Amino acid sequence: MRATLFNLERTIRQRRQADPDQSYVAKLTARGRGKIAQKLGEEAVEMVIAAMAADREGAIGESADLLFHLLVLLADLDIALDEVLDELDRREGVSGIAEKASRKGD
Ligand SMILES: N=c1c2ncn([C@@H]3O[C@H](COP(=O)(O)OP(=O)(O)OP(=O)(O)O)[C@@H](O)[C@H]3O)c2ncn1[C@@H]1O[C@H](COP(=O)(O)O)[C@@H](O)[C@H]1O
Repeated sequence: MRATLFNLERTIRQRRQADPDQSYVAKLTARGRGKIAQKLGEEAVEMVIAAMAADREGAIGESADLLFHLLVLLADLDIALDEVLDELDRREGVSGIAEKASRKGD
């Protein structure tokens, strides 16, 4: 999972300056952060619709679109995927500590 997303992150960063006629990433990037954010929002709504319809295949495809557009927006913000994954790891650590504490009855 990490390798796939890291490879895609690298490709997206390389494609940002490509010819917009040849590259979807370059075309979307050239349209500005607002447009990238809008696309991410649209993909999120499409994911919600697929989930509520219990459309398993659709949800897989929409999840891929969602992750892809999230990476495009993160690249535009110059936020590395690593920073997001580190935040998730930090939260896992925090909830792990809370879980252990509750098991001990603290
Ligand atoms: N993973 C993806 C990926 N997922 C979705 N998409 C594109 O995202 C778009 C979303 O579809 P929509 O119909 O919602 O949008 P649209 O009609 O094309 O655009 P709008 O006019 O609505 O803005 C489609 O054009 C898809 O092709 C992707 N485009 C590229 N990638 C990856 O990004 C890499 C770089 O791509 P290029 O920048 O095209 O070289 C590729 O190697 C792929 O691995």
